[in-house]
Amino acid sequence: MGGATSTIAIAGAGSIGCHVGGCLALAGRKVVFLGRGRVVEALRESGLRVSDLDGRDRRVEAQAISATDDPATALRDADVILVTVKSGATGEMAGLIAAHGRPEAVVVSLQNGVDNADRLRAALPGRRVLTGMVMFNVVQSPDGETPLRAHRASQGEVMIDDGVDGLVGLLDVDGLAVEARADMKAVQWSKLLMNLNNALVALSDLPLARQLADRSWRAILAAEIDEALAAMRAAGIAPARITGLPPSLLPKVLRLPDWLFGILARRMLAIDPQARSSMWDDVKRGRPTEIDELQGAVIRLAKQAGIPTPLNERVTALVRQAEAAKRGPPGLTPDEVSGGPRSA
Ligand SMILES: NC(=O)C1=CN([C@@H]2O[C@H](COP(=O)(O)OP(=O)(O)OC[C@H]3O[C@@H](n4cnc5c(N)ncnc54)[C@H](OP(=O)(O)O)[C@@H]3O)[C@@H](O)[C@H]2O)C=CC1
Ligand SMILES: CC(C)(CO)C(=O)C(=O)O
Repeated sequence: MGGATSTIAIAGAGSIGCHVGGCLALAGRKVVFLGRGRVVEALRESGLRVSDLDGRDRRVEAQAISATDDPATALRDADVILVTVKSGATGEMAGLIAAHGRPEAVVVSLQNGVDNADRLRAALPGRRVLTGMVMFNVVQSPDGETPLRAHRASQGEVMIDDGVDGLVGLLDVDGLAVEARADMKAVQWSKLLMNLNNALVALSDLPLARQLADRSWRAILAAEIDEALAAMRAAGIAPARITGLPPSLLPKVLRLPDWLFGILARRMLAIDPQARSSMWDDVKRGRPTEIDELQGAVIRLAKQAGIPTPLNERVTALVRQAEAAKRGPPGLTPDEVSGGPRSA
């Protein structure tokens, strides 16, 4: 790694890309944002506001931003390429990196799900592709608000595969905590457990803090996680400990009464009232979601061992309906989602 002078390309300037890239630019790193129309125009015209739950509220001026929708311009000089597109765009981004990126550039997937980094590796043979994971939620300002704001709305760090000298030093800057780990596969599976809630937020249309404070919603998440843990056990996958709790205890803790959960999960509940989930963003905008990467990964894994996943399948079907309807988050109740007593 060429140290602080390395060029970092943000391959997919959306919520995560703008927040991560913004923190890096504010720390003096050389950052190029590769995005599309609305975001690129906003960055070029009014710059970027980067804020967080800890009270930082900073601005990258438009003149200091390099933003483009041209992949060749964005990728040709990059030493590090942070892939921050949704899973459905991974294949396309891999093709752009293959065509325009330098063979020696380090590619890091900062995407949810368990397959994106492997997909990039398969499409970029011979290149260094690392698995990364973003533990926090980012809320992007509504269209038209200027400057575009990328707000970190919960606590958490970025985790990446270890093994590339100087990479953590390059990426770990004020407002963006980065940790190298040797167990990223296990981290991915553990994050997947948390991400099973993304769909519940999208279906309920509730902010994450309100939804997690409600035991009926937590009970559904706990039951989804039970199915996932059974599938992982059968496949010999041990999810990493990435929160204060061992993953095996998550269902038990989620089912506790609200008052006790509130005490035990104080860190988990330290969330901005605006925080929702990246899947809520997609349903809100009428875009395809990552349901196939999240609940879908659990269902596929469970199938190999003949383990039933009725709840994950039901949630998947409801998200598919919401995707097809394109009317935004449907605002379902816990019973409507779980198929419980009052859902008929
Ligand atoms: N949002 C969050 O809080 C969190 C997200 N994650 C994960 O991070 C990843 C990124 O999520 P998020 O930031 O929310 O996604 P966004 O949809 O906000 O951002 C992705 C951006 O990439 C752009 N894009 C897609 N393809 C291209 C292309 N070929 N060239 C240029 N730009 C492109 C999209 O443009 P367009 O919209 O026009 O398609 C979009 O603006 C996902 O895997 C998500 O699950 C993880 C933790 C939290
Ligand atoms: C909210 C969070 C951080 C965890 O579910 C997330 O990963 C997302 O929004 O995709």
